[in-house]
Amino acid sequence: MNNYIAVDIGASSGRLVMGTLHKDSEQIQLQEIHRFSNSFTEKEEHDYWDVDYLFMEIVKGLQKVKKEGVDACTLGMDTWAVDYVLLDDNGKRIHEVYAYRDKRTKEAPDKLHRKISRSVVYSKTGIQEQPFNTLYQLYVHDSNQLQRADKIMMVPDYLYYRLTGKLMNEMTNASTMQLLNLDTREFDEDLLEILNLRRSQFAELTEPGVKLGRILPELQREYDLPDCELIVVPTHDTASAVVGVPAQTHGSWAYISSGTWSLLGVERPSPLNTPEAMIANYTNEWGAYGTYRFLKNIMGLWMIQEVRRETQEDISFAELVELALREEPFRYLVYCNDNRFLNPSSMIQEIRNYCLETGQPSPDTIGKLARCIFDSLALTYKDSIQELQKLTDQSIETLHIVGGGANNELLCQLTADVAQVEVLAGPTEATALGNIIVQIIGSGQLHGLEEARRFVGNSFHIKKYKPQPIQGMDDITSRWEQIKAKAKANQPI
Ligand SMILES: Nc1ncnc2c1ncn2[C@@H]1O[C@H](COP(=O)(O)OP(=O)(O)OP(=O)(O)O)[C@@H](O)[C@H]1O
Ligand SMILES: C[C@H](O)[C@H](O)[C@@H](O)C(=O)CO
Ligand SMILES: [Mg+2]
Repeated sequence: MNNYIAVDIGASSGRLVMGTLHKDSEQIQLQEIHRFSNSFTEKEEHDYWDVDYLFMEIVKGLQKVKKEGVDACTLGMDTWAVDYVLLDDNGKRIHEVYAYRDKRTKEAPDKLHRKISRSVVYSKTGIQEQPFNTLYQLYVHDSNQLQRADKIMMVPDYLYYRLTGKLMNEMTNASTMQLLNLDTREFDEDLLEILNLRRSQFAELTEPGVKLGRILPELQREYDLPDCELIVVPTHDTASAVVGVPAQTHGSWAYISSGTWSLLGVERPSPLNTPEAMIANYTNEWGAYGTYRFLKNIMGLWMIQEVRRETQEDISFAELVELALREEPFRYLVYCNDNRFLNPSSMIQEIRNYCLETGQPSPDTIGKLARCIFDSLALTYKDSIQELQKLTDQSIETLHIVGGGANNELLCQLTADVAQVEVLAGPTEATALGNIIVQIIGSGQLHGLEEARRFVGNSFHIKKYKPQPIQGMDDITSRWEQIKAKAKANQPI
């Protein structure tokens, strides 16, 4: 069989992609079968995902696969991280699925760390502190519901369960819970005790590549679906994206999985959970094939997504880049990883306030706001790459940018110029590709990551951005440092 189906659901969009392997030309071909939007909605002052809508979009996509004449395939599913579903002992959802940007966890880290220090948690888990990590979400979740929970599944685990009836916690996404112990590679007993949870409330930790089972016959009949064998893939979308990075060299490359978030990091054979890494807030999310994703969350294209949503104009991301290109470079700068940008009521107003508070003029047009975001992301990337090289004692010569952000030519060139690193942009659908690669390797058709990444490099246009000198870069850097310092001290320049 040569039909590999990836369901990849990000925070802003989902897609169902069919991959076919062509060993003669050493290529993997992708065909997008179904695309749908995704977003969280506010109900009674909380933010939730609509997992029933997402499940039906998966069904619609599989029906389209059948209509393409595919009666049998393998299937893997990945989504964003940290969010979870509580199941009762009948396998029914106890509560709607909270979206990680919900404000309920704002104070959770400080409250939890009165019971166990940040340094002890980081030494155990190596996971960056983000207020929305599952650890903090569970800490503030209604305790009665938690006690009723027979199983705690991550969102993609739940989607696998809905299709197969099989329970599992896939490892790469489970690591984003900030509950897994790096030494034991199991749930950390001290952290479960603090949450008053039992190990039995979680399923078996499962490696990517495992064959989980087939779609339930009743679902296949009810919806006229193809006969799919579900393969466990790296169900954290970033873990699949890293698999899909077309890296051809050893050691000197880093990646940005550029979508709603920008996940900037390297692939390591071992974790790096040093005190210095904790201070820099780098994370050690588990990767496929025993690797670790030593990376940092950067606010990412969420910022431009929100500006676009607020303008309510029918303007494409490509048009926003065109508007930004007309603006003066580096005129407006914001430190993207300031938590004020995590889920503001108005991103436009938040950016303008930040600029005014740091003695800058207010970016008063959409073009100026877009330019501010792209310039600021490039400078934040540069900061993170410098930190990364220092922490890992590894020089970064090539930066692979994958995901939707690979289409943003302005941001790719800005990143190359500001960070003075060669940027290789693409593939856009690296996540779905990585998902499919793990299915192909699991089927024995490819031998491992190195061979698969060579096939990726043969299959997709990878655009090269060589670093160009920026006039006045010293002044820009000096202003950037001043602005960050003033924002931190919350005093206008
Ligand atoms: N043609 C384009 N020009 C400029 N930017 C683009 C273009 N196409 C996509 N993008 C950028 O890519 C982003 C979406 O990236 P992507 O599709 O990887 O995200 P996702 O998979 O939906 O979400 P997640 O990051 O949660 O996985 C958009 O927000 C936009 O900023
Ligand atoms: C909430 C997580 O940090 C987020 O899902 C991140 O891992 C990501 O954007 C994956 O697409
Ligand atoms: Mg994505």
